Amino acid sequence: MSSLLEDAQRAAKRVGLTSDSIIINGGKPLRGRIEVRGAKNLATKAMVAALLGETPSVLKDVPDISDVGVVTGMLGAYGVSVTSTAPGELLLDPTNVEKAHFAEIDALAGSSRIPILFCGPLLHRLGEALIPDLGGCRIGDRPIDFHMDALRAFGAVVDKSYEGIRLTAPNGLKGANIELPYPSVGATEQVLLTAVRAEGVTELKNAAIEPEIMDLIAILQKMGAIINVEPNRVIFIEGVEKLYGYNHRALFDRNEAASWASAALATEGDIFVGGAKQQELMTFLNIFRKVGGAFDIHEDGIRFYHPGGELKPVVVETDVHPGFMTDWQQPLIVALTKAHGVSVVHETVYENRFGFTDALIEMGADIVVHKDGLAAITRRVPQRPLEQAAVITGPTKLHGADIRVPDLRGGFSHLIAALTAEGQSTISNVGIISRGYEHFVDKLRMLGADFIYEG
Ligand SMILES: CC(=O)N[C@H]1[C@@H](OP(=O)(O)OP(=O)(O)OC[C@H]2O[C@@H](n3ccc(=O)[nH]c3=O)[C@H](O)[C@@H]2O)O[C@H](CO)[C@@H](O)[C@@H]1O
Ligand SMILES: C=C(OP(=O)(O)O)C(=O)O
Repeated sequence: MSSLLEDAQRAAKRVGLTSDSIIINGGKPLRGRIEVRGAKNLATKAMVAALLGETPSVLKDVPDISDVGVVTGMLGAYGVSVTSTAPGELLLDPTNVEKAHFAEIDALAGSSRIPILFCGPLLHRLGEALIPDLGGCRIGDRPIDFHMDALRAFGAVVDKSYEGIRLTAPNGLKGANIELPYPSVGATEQVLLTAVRAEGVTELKNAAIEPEIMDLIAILQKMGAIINVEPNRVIFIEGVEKLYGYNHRALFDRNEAASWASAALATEGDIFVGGAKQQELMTFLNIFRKVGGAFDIHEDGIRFYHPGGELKPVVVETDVHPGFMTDWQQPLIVALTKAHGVSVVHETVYENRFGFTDALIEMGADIVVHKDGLAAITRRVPQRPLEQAAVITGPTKLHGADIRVPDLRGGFSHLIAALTAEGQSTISNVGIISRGYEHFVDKLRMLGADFIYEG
């Protein structure tokens, strides 16, 4: 059995999905209201931050997704008790942190990327960090060299004889001057979670400044940390001796919100995404409008809809914040197959993030992927060694097919493609989608999708 399939099945079981396939009858617009809760890319890191406190933390709006399950398992292995105190609310008690057993850690291998962020907090708490092999979407090499270089700069020592990742800090962790080669989200979080309790001041240059990172900084400040975000991606962190528990409501999941927005547009539907906010979605909203989508901003969410008329092609480049997020392009590309003309999506963050387009092509889309990007086109983002470009010519009619989910966002785009297609599609490996989309099967039902899922 492939490890990707194992991942998907494990992920599905964690959030109560029992079948790995969904059969969709396309052609029905999605209409109705759904809610998004806390962001996968924040809630999981906030849970790790709880490990740094002397007292328990309370996290609200935690989504019921399998990545949260992985982090709960990882915290549990280290003696942090995680209890659900109300729907979507977790009490994280780190008062009895203890060394984990190899078997407990190894059981989580390949499930998520979040365990790498346990390094700093564990080194502070226990002087040793055992981390399983990482999982997460396979959308490129996804090395962890920035993380390891940063941890070494703080004084951590990497034990290469261990099967997963083992680090120690024989002389404690000291503030460091670090410049990231690229504003990596994970490496920025690694530095923050390590520097807050390191001795002395850390200067981090070329940091990522995604909204989820700002929310993590807000959490750390609530815990007692001193962090200054300066202009030009520079962050100063003054280490403190002790941190305490926080009480925090997680930032909404802007990636999930953007995905449902694209689903509304592609299916010619009308979806009110409760909990979505304008501020963190501004870049997405501009592109959504340029393609021909309409939205109304409300206090409690955003209504996304197809206002009628033709969709228009766009040129989009994925980039670090405040650019167009790489996790937004896959669902949008389904809508672009309906646009009249040629759209270009440059993927500049990951080197292999168009695998999902194979299924769309099988369903009738006209998409050509250029492995080295397109140098000639007028662009905002400088050419990057990693980039690829997808050229989408529309409008095309999609037809049903038997397809297999390759990764989280690609999987969601397959759901949308099947919903817009003529005829029936069977999508397998849907468990992966539960890594980041809370109760997506229930939400599809609420929006009137026509499908069979035996869960
Ligand atoms: C759990 C989580 O929050 N995941 C998000 C996070 O992933 P993640 O934190 O893994 O993404 P990064 O920002 O670190 O990665 C960006 C680029 O930097 C490269 N890189 C990164 C680290 C490193 O040590 N060496 C290296 O070369 C990566 O291979 C990639 O090409 O940010 C990405 C970019 O917004 C999002 O797509 C993911 O949804
Ligand atoms: C790439 C993603 O997630 P992860 O980093 O968890 O694999 C994503 O959310 O699209």
